[in-house]
Amino acid sequence: MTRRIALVVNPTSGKGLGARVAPVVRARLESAGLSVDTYETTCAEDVGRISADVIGSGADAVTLVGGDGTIHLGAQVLAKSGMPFGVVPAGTGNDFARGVGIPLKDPAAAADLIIAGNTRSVDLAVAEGEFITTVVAGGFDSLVNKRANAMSWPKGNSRYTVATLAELRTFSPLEYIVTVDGEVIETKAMLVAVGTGPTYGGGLQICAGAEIDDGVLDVTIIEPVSRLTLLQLFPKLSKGTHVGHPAVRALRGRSVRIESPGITAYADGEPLGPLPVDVTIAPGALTVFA
Ligand SMILES: Nc1ncnc2c1ncn2[C@@H]1O[C@H](COP(=O)(O)OP(=O)(O)OP(=O)(O)O)[C@@H](O)[C@H]1O
Repeated sequence: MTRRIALVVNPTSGKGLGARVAPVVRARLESAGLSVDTYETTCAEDVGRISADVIGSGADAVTLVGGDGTIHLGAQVLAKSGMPFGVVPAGTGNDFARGVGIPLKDPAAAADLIIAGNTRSVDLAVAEGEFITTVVAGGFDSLVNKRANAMSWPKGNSRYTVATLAELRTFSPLEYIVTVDGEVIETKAMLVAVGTGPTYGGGLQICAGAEIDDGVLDVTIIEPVSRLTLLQLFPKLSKGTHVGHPAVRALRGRSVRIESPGITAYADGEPLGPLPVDVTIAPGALTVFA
């Protein structure tokens, strides 16, 4: 029987990349004999609403074309639905796709995973009543995000570099209480991150080594370092060469509470809410073509 795929496209992802790759994906799926219904979202709410409609419509699978924000929105209804979904990375970060191993810059190759039809179950984190598909973090990075979001110039990724340098001038380590499976750690730190997958921020391996299907959360505490060392650590995060640095503490657990006064937690690249935040794990909650 012909497989029916609902292609849910965020045309704004990756500054318009979503709109550009959708026809490529559609053509690839149709050339393999799949039947494709395309739905373009017009706002954030559309992603969940359309995904929910599709789950009830008798389609065989959903495919989301977008970045981590789009996956986050779709995951809220796809989780635990049993509906397999494909991802065609079209955002700026694409950290969920990176964790699953989906090709990031080749939409046709991403579509081929849906055509092949092999799926795997992946874990989600749960915090503030939401499913989180990558990393929850709060600390120095939150302050950089907040500063960058308030800046109108420069555009693009250099805004984060400018915001990082500006934040570094005044930043001092924060007081945290981090509780991992009941073990209480009181410490000063630069930031604390909890992830199901290894990366955030477009490939920074903040939870290096995290496996997306191992049923546990990976916790990273970056302990106080000099401003210069912090600046040196960030490029290392891209390569994962920070692992083993004495200031980088790694833990694992199934429930994690992060507390630090005045700090906002970010999840899947968006503000989640002020700390404290409790994070738990929903093992195997999503079924992904991979
Ligand atoms: N038409 C739309 N459909 C869906 N979401 C939209 C739309 N317009 C704006 N948005 C907003 O776009 C946000 C970001 O989308 P997405 O994450 O897919 O792209 P990105 O920000 O370019 O990539 P990344 O999150 O990987 O860095 C969503 O969280 C949503 O709030």
